[in-house]
Amino acid sequence: MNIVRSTPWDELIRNKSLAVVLGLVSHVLLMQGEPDHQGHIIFSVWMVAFGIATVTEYATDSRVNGIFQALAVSGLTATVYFAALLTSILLYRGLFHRLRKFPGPFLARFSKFYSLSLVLPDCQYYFQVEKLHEKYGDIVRTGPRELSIANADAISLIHGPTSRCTKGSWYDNSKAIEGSSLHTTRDKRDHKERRKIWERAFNAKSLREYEPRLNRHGRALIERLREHAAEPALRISNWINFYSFDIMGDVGFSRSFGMMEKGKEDILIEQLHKSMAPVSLLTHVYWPMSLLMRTVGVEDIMVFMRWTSQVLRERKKTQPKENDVFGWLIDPNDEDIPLHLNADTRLLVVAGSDTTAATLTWLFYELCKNLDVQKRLRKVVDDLAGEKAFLEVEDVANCPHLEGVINEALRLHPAVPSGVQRETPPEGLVLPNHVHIPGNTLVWMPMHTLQRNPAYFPDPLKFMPERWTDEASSTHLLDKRAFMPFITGPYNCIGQKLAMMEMKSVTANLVRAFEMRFADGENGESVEQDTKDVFTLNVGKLDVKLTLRSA
Ligand code: HEM
Repeated sequence: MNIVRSTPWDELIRNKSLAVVLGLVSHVLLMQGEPDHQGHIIFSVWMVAFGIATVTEYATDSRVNGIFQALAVSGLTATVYFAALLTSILLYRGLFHRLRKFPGPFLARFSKFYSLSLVLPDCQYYFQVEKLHEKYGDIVRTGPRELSIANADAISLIHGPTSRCTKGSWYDNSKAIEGSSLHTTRDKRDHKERRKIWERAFNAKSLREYEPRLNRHGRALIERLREHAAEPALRISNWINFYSFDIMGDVGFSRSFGMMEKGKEDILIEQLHKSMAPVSLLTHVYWPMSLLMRTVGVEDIMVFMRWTSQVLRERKKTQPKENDVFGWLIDPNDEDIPLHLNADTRLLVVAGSDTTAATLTWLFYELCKNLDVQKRLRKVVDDLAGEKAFLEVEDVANCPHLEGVINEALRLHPAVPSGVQRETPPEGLVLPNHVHIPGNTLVWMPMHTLQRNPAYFPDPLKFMPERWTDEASSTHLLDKRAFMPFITGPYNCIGQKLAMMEMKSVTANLVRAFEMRFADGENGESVEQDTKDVFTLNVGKLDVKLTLRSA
């Protein structure tokens, strides 16, 4: 076959100056808007352009003999293009960026891959951030356009009710697949309207209606623990997990996962946890992940979505005897289940279960480590219980010492340890110490660091429930603002009261029924070392020995 060859096209493809200009123009274009989650589109455009250049070169350049030579020519031009693009990005981020005056690790200013290097291999980024704050101070540049701010004075500006900050692009991670949940929607108006509906499911009246379910599951847990109490090592972290998921299924859509009964993790929850694994990485580098989420990461989410659609469809057809959360969220007039309700179901199960389970596991770890604290708590609970063998949710509603124990677990081991992402408004923010945070900066307030700061909580590593009661608040609780395990402001945790009800009920009944210590061979090391931050905490295993109390 005779191919027509023309010079202007191949000259264009071989033109290195043009490649440099295109590299610089691409950088300017990438800086517009938010390319964070467009990795798959950008990658496709590059591949198509490269393909067209190679075929054109092959078809129009009489100097090339065969496709490999054409590939070499377009490959060289692509290398020049990417070198120009990369040089431009690195120079801009390193020398001219609006965040250049903020201190931080040298490499962090160039790429979020630096943070990824801190995440791997143990997924305990929050400890690394703490070290960065020790070295660089309250404000650290942790990425090209990202700051970590560990200063209680900044909380109301970033998270408060009148804050002009919005949720950052992190929240769009799985939007393409499952839409936005109440938690991940970034549109303030959409959030406000949806939150109004959710609030009905979590107001005082609704919470009272959930109490019988909580009591039933609390009794079931203590019963199962009694059955296993003779074992030399009982994996309490598993049982707490079973309990919190069963409750969320039941309170959420009247369908317990039955994990306490089976004594093992439901296959769906296993799948759900697997689908969250990429999240710890997504927190840092989104654009390659947008490719992964559309390929390998998507199947686990899809499995869970198929399940949620089915559960919600079935839930819609029934009228449970007791009210549940989705009774408020499902619109009986809707023909189908809207996409965002799938996301809301996943939100409810994850946000409501993993967080509570993680906090309780840490709390029991602390009670084993600090036997004197356990003893004192038992005395308080015994006094409260009188003759009762089991304390119902309302029996423990007002017990400052018990609350102090839970607050200490939430303070030392926040379930969302790295904090949450916000983006500053275009005009930026001026902190009370007059530091200006430029506009469109991604900011994180690291809870783990804030809540262990001796300026706010003297003797910060000491597990001290009295910090939260009259006994020691004046000396050991110097700035309560820095305690924000549930975040504050319009996006705060809607389930915090329910979480406190669950945690108080389980903790009080556990110390009432048993004495607990680390099992032989256990020293809490696994909890400390194997806990992984995948947005919420995936806590390592904890084995305890329970001794049934005779009372
Ligand atoms: C110890 C237990 C818990 C902790 C530490 C916790 C923590 C948090 C935090 C820090 C946020 C803010 C997330 C963000 O802005 O990105 C949040 C939001 C949320 N939490 Fe919780 N949570 C807990 C339990 C629960 C429970 C039991 C439920 C449900 C029953 C729940 C439902 C939610 C929901 C729906 C949101 C999104 C609220 C919104 O964006 O308006 N959480 N939680």
